[in-house]
Amino acid sequence: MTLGDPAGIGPEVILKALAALEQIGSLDCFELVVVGSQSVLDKTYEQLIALGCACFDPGQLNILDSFPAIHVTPGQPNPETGAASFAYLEQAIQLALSGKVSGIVTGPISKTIWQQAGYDYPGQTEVLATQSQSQSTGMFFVGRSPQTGWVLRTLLATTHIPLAQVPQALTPDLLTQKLELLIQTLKQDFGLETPRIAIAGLNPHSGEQGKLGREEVEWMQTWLESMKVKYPQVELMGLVPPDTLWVGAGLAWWQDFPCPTAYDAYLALYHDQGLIPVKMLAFDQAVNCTLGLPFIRTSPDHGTAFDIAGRGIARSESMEAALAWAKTLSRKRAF
Ligand SMILES: NC(=O)c1ccc[n+]([C@@H]2O[C@H](COP(=O)([O-])OP(=O)(O)OC[C@H]3O[C@@H](n4cnc5c(N)ncnc54)[C@H](O)[C@@H]3O)[C@@H](O)[C@H]2O)c1
Ligand SMILES: N[C@H](C(=O)O)[C@H](O)COP(=O)(O)O
Repeated sequence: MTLGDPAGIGPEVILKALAALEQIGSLDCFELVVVGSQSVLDKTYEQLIALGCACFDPGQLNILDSFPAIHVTPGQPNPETGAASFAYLEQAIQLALSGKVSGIVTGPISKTIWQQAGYDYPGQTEVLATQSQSQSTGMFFVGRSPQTGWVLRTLLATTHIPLAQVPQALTPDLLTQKLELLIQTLKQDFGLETPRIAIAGLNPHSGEQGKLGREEVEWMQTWLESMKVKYPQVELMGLVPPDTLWVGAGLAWWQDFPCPTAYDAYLALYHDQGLIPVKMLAFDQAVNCTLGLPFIRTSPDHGTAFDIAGRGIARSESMEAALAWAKTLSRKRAF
């Protein structure tokens, strides 16, 4: 586990999540190393205890103290906290690449603070992909509904790029690569051999026959037909108008499962097309997984939440889910 930005809620949600998992008896099966700063964890623990929060004693943790001399004020990030969060991640990647750990659960970092610290990466996913020299990676979110048990699975075709660059970034090759990653993951990690996958259109109402945008008629529909031929065992639905694509997901999440209009997985074309529904439905349950790496990587779906750091009010459910999913994957996959 990496702490993320030490001025954010990463240290808090880690200690809370470990306490919650210990309470339900599911911590014994982990062999955990926390890559972070011992002083930050000790101080967070003291603060959380003073606030009456249930949290795990860092004295019982195996901590790799990779950025020891750091002074942190919760909620006040600076280039030093950015550099620390980058160092934690790099060290964890080295542990994973050398086979010493089977996976990494990352705490949240701030991309802005990384830039201020001189690290020109748009996110952790991109560092993981670059440093592991992975050719084909994907940003995938999975969360189980506490109401119905239905599982929401979403892959983003493009991730941390400006909205204006999305139409140029989307190509038949890129969509094929992402769809193939998704099909492989559904089979490998979820046992879904004949999944139903919905693919979003790009434009309002998927372009309305070219009146509201031309990507769908110019190449996306043809691409989709070729994928249907290539993957006859997969039910591919699209290009679904993005505004109604998630209606079935909402029904399945809240009340109606099995729901005929919900899919096993969703391929969203850009960051907020996929993550607005994911975070509206499943902010406390969703786990961000990086697909296509030579090791497991999961993360909570929330960010650094500097606005509430140090107050003891951060919820740890998404971090709990990230740890639990990493554990499940490490059992399923043979590394
Ligand atoms: N995996 C990651 O490292 C990751 C993920 C998302 C965002 N970020 C980064 O985090 C920074 C802040 O992003 P943001 O403000 O858009 O999103 P955010 O998730 O940090 O916060 C959004 C809102 O949700 C609240 N919130 C977030 N997590 C919470 C929790 N566990 N419990 C209770 N409330 C919580 C926050 O207080 C805030 O009001 C940005 O720099 C962004 O890039 C990092
Ligand atoms: N796009 C993700 C989200 O909004 O939750 C997050 O920023 C990803 O961050 P990583 O690079 O840590 O995967």
